[in-house]
Order: sequence, then C-alpha cells, then structure tokens
Amino acid sequence: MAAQSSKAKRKSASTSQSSSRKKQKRVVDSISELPWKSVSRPANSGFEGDEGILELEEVDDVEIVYEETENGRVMKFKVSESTLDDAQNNETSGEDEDSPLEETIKDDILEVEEDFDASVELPEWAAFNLHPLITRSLHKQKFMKPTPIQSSALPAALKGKDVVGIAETGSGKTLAYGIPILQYLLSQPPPSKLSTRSLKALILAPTRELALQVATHLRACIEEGDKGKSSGPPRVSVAAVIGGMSAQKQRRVLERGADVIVATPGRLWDLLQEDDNLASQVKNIKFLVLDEADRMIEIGHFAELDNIVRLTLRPEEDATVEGDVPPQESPDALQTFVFSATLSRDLQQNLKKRKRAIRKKSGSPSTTLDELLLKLDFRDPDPEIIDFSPKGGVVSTLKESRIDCVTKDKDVYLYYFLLRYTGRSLVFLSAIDGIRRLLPLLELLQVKAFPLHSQLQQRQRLKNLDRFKSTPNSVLLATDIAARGLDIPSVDHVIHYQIPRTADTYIHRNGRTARASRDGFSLLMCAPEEKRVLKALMSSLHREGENEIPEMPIELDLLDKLKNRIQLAKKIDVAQHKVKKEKHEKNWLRETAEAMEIDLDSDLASEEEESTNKRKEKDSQQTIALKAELKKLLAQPLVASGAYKKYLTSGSRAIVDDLLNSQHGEGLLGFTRSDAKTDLLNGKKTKAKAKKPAKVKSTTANEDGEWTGFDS
Ligand SMILES: Nc1ncnc2c1ncn2[C@@H]1O[C@H](COP(=O)(O)OP(=O)(O)OP(=O)(O)O)[C@@H](O)[C@H]1O
Repeated sequence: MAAQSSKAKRKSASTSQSSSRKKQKRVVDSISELPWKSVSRPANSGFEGDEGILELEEVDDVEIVYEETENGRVMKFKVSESTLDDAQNNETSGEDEDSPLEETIKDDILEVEEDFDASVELPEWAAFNLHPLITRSLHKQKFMKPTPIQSSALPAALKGKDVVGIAETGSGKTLAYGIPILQYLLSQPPPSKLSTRSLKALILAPTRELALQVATHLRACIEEGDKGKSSGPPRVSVAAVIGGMSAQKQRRVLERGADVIVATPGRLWDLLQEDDNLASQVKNIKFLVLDEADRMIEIGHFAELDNIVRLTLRPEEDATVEGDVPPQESPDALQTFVFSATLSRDLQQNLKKRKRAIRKKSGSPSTTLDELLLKLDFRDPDPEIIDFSPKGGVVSTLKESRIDCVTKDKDVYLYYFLLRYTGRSLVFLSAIDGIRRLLPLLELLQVKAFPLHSQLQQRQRLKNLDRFKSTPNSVLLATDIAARGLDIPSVDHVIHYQIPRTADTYIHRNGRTARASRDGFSLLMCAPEEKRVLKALMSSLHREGENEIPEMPIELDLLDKLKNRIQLAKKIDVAQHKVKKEKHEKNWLRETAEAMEIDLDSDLASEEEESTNKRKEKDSQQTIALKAELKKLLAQPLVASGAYKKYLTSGSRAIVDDLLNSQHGEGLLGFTRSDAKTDLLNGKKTKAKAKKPAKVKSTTANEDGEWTGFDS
C-alpha cells in the first residue's frame, strides 16, 4: 500500500509538472510501452569480448562469505547448501511471510553511537558526517581514511549531485558511489516491515561476479557496523539480480522488498518484462549507478541496458543554457553515478557537450556511448566529473614488463615465469581454446591452475575463483571475463599471454593486481606478429613506445631445461588427446549407426576393434613411459649454472643455504630468492652496465629478419 501511495503521489506530481513544462523525453509508464519485448543475445563464441556473460546455466545456493586470511580479507563465493535468499537478505528462514522477521526494523543509531566516536576514531572521514553504522563499518574494515576518489566524489554525491568518476583500478570506486546511497537510505525512517521496502537504488554492472562483489561490499558496509548491535533483518537490504542463478529465488527476494538492487542488465531486464511492480519501482528509484559503463555497452547487452535506462527517465525541463543554475532539486529527483577506470576523454567531452546536443536536438548521437549518455537522466546539465585516471593508464604501484618471444615459445616462457616467481598469477588469454590447451599442460607440470571462462557453468566459475583466492601459489587462466572489477586480494602477477587489443583491456586486466596501493607486477608476452598491436596499444596509452616497458631478464640456462619438460608434457597431452579422440569417434560411430538403425559389419567391427585395442595399448604404454619420464624430470631440481661446482667444492652447506634462499624449496637450486620486480630492476641495471651481454637471447630477429626461438 505504502509503495502504491507513493507511486500515486509521484504520478500526480509528474502530471502537474507535465502540464506546466515542455518535456524533452517521453517517460515510459509501463514496461509494455517499450518497443523491445525481448532481446536476442549473441551465442557464445568463446572469444574475447564475447564471453556470454549473461547466458550461463542456472545455479542455486551460492553464498558469499568473507574470510580472514594471512593476506587480508578474502571474499569467497561459497557454493553451498544455503539459499541465495539467505545470503542476500541475511534472514534466517525468510520463507514465511508472517515470520517475526516482518517485525519492525530497529533504528540502531543511538545504540551504535554509545560506544563509538567517529570524530576521534576516524578523523579523516569526519567531514562527511556519515551515519554511525557506516563509520563503524569503515573502522572495522580498517578503512581509516577515504581514498582520493572517495574524498573527491563524496562531497558532491552527498549533496545530491550527479557524479562521473574516473579513477584507477582498485582505488575504491565502489564506496565512492556506495556510501552516498547507504547514507541516504540510513537517513530515511526505517520501514515498519520488510515488505514495505521500496527500491531506492539500482546499480548495474557488466559481469555477474562483479555484481555479486558490489552487493557484498555494500552489505558489509552495513553489517560490519551493525555486528552484535541488533538482531533481525538488516537496516538496508541489498539484493543481487544476476544471470546464472535461480531467477525464481531472485523473484522471491524482490517480492519481499529490497532497498538496493545490484544487477547485470540481462537478468534484470528478463525480470522487468514479467513484473510490472518491479518495473514501476525501477521507474521511481532515487539512485542509478552504472559501474564500468564503458564495458556494459561493449558486450552486446546495450539493448537491455538501454531499456532499463529508459525506464528510469523522468520528465525533464527544457534544457538550460550553459552556465545556468541547475533545476530546483526535488527529494524524488534521480541521482546518477557513472564510474569506471576507463571512461574515455571522448566520453568526458560528450558529457560536457551533452547540454548543447540536447538543446540543438541535432541529428543522432555519433557513438553508442553518446547515445547512452544522452539518455541518462543527469539532473545537472554539467555533472561533477572527477578524473583521476593515472598517466599512461597504469597505477603507480604497478611494475610493467615484457618478454619478446616467438608464439611457439610462449608456453616455456610462461612456465619459466610461474616457476621462477611464485605467488598468485592471473594469466589472461584471448580465447577459450587457449585456456583449454594450456590447462592440461600446466597440470602435467604440477602447476596448480584453474580456468575461468564463459563456457564453464556459473557454479564452476565461482568455485574456481574461490580456489584461486585461497591457494597461495596458483594460476588463474582466464578470458577477459575476469578483467573487470574483480577484487582478489594478493594477485602478485598479471600476465598477458597475448597483447590485449585495447588500452582499456590492458588497464583493467592490470587492475587485478596492485590494488588499494599494494605492489603489483604485469608481464606482456609479445610475439613478432603482435608487435603492431603493441605499438597501437602504446600509442592509445599515450606512451612513447614498447621500450617504455622494460624487458624481463631471463636466465636462459633455466629456460633450456624447462623446454625439455614442456616438450614432454606436450607429447603426453597429444597422446592423451589422441586416446580421447579415438574414444569419442568410436562412440560417435556406434551412436550414429544406432540412430540410423544400421548394423555395423560385425567382422569389420571386430577387426577394427582388435586393431584399435592394439593401438590403444601401444599408446597407453607410450603415455605411461612419457609420464614416468616427466615425473623423473620434475623430481630433478633445476640447478643454476656454476652451482654444481659450488656444491662439489663447498660441501653440503651450500646446498642448504641455497635451499633456504630459494623461494621454491626443493625445486630450484642455486637461484637466489627474488621477486619479479627486483629481477626486473636488477636486470635493467645489469644491462646498463654490461658492455656485451654474455648470452644474447635468440628471440630477436636474426640478420635475415627471421624470428627464431631460443637455443632451438
Ligand atoms: N577507504 C579505503 N581504505 C582502504 N581500502 C579501501 C577503501 N575503500 C575501499 N577499499 C578497498 O580497496 C579495494 C578496491 O576497492 P574497489 O573494488 O571499490 O576498487 P575499484 O576502484 O572499484 O576497482 P576496479 O576499477 O578494478 O573495479 C577493495 O578491497 C576495498 O575493500
């Protein structure tokens, strides 16, 4: 009822406005008015930029939990028995409409204030005068001061202004838009019952994982501050609406009422089409956030995003002339936030030109982003634009490096890097096929690797992400599905197995490391045929050239030894693949014959079977032998050149020292403990001092201009 009466009020307000003012945009009153009833979606091709982010299987029962680890607080997607509803609303059973949870929601301000003085504990947040639940949570999470983007965005956002925020990856953009929303919600009288909550904020994000992460981050901001203070339903309810999870459960959560929805556009649009009540709530939201707006328009879901944005449009006054005072603020006015690490200069220009473009109503906008921005209901003709994009696109705590090598040697170089510099490494590949090829290879080499791409079930995606988060020395082989927004603590290295095609991709991929002022390392693997792409990348990053990214020093002796291991692993993989393929073909033949009701010639079949069995036997013996050989190789420590002599002359003590100094325990002997950044810096120094390199890497072009692999 309450929701209905407020809707009625809004409607009459908008009607009276409409009689006195000329509208710029038509306001959509019902979902059925929209020209798009259903949106066709591209099939998964498995290639970069087409990860089918919203098209995967339904997954129930994924819970998000925080876990304290030695590397800090880790968010985990727990694929468990508990229901999505429980995780989303922190309600116990939550199923029963008449349960005690429907009782009055406590306003806890006084209780929280009793034992916590934010002006003393968090002086740097004091100027924002935040609700005690928020400050308490910031304190608990050890966010002792706002990050620069938060400091700059909060004053304008808390005053009700529209904000466009551009800041480096990992710089705290989520709370820059999240705190103003929570502050607003906490300043409202608490609803008397859960069911009377009406939607106030809609946050749209491009990937499911990012949407879940944002929802968790916001919930933590309320729940951490409220821990042990009050029981019952949360003061602010944040629901996640994403593909790949039960739509039924999400519907139920929404029916119960949520203050904030964090959604991927595809699933939200699906629900909106069948739920007029939800559509009318979206129409009346107070906050609209586009997180990673540039990405959302890229991945083929623009139509859904556009439809949702159209729903949020309000009646608008005639465009004002530049420099005019913005229209009178109304408490119902929509506040719009657009955030990303990579909103282009073009976009910023477009925002500035927006008013003029509207006034002139001249022609159609030139890009999809223009189109979207023209549609966004920026109340201010000139929204607050905060641009903290770092020079050259990279975070100052990130060290970049590159390896030039021929394509066929990339596996060896990758293996070298993973072995030499242990830690958590996120390897980006441009196609799913590449992940499928590399994964068994790394597994044979006993490297702990997990895949992440769109053709995995959502449950598996979240599981693999969790495993990567909780395994200290591990590798995530991912497509760009993992490039945006994911906040995985302690990713030590980001490796670009192929040169990314756009500057934005490079920036966002790198942004998975060096987050929140931590150190990070990135490695570009560049084949000769990718040089042109690298050059274009450097130019769009406004960098001078590839030489601005230093070459990673490589210990060629070690590389040579690793090559043997890789070759062996590849042979085993080929042999295993052959067996699998034969089995598949045989099954196919049998199934096809059955389907066509054809009897296979029994003599021929048994002859064939006999020869297949013989071949299989031979193959499997060969595979067993190869595996044994690889096992032996893997058991032998890799010894640095000159180290044998040292061990012979100085007895076992040196070995012990080396083992102690080696980051890799028994795996590498004679190599001193180091990390990629130190080696890169030392390598650079050595290079500068050396008159002639002792060994020239043969991965550069020879005199005939041909590219060759190392020592091959
Ligand atoms: N004021 C703060 N002080 C310390 N840490 C913070 C603060 N605000 C946020 N963080 C932490 O910083 C990390 C990065 O924040 P967030 O995910 O919001 O970054 P982002 O700018 O959105 O990154 P991306 O562009 O990659 O999506 C998170 O782990 C978050 O908990």
